[in-house]
Amino acid sequence: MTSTAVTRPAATASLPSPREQRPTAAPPTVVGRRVRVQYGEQVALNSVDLDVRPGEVVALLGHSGSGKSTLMKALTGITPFTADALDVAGRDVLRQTPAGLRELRADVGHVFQHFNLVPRLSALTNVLTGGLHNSGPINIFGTFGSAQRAQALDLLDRVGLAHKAKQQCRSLSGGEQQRVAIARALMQQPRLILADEPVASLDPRLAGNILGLLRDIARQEQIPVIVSLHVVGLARRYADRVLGLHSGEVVFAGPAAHITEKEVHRIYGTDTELLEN
Ligand SMILES: Nc1ncnc2c1ncn2[C@@H]1O[C@H](COP(=O)(O)OP(=O)(O)OP(=O)(O)O)[C@@H](O)[C@H]1O
Repeated sequence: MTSTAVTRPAATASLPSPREQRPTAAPPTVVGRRVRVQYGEQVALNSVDLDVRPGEVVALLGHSGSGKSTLMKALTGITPFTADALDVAGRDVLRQTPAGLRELRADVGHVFQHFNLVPRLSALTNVLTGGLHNSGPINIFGTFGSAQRAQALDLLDRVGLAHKAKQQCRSLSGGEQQRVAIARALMQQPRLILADEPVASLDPRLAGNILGLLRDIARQEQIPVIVSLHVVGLARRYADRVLGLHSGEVVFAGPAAHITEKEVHRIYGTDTELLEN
């Protein structure tokens, strides 16, 4: 079993063009074929195919327990799975050693519903911890280097929070904390961002705000985002494509704009009110 070395992209903070780019025909960052996860007797994910390209946002939709989080966990080998193929960020996840999986996880940024920040630490320090995957982040005095601090500050600026760099995260609003968490993910210089219900704790205006930011990052930095959502309207507005899961099976895969009541019904069974929320 070998792990394939990948070249990290340049630091995201210094990438030049803020111009919006559409998803490109670049090689996919994620290719999954017949991905399957079973917990005991329960099949949580069955025969899932997935392609995600740089620059695009793919929303996972599905009822609670449909397998959205399980799919994300399979992508980095956190959950045991079987598949005909699963390649993520240049690595064959099926054939990774534990060390290879650690390297893969260093290439994948995570954003969570409850932010997972350290509340008593400043926004800047929380962002700096995102760089701990990379080698030599802390000097002999136990502090971060000036280049790292500058990069973290750039990233806070990127998410509109440079002015709150020194503020403890516990005193930031929910939307601000999620922005810090996104900056922390970017500090990893990730090749993929997995956002598991990142707006479930936020009001609708902030939810749009955060999803707009993730979409901009996907476009401008060409870092694809896989995001699980519970609101169909948000997927339609902010995602390029949707994977609709029902009881672990893909029941819709296609452009977000193609989601109509019929697809909502296939994904959720009934509640068409979700379409416009
Ligand atoms: N570690 C585990 N052990 C056993 N069963 C599990 C485990 N993790 C998830 N499951 C089951 O697998 C199924 C899929 O769960 P998963 O968390 O992926 O759903 P989800 O779509 O993310 O749900 P939600 O929207 O509520 O977060 C569920 O039936 C869940 O109970």
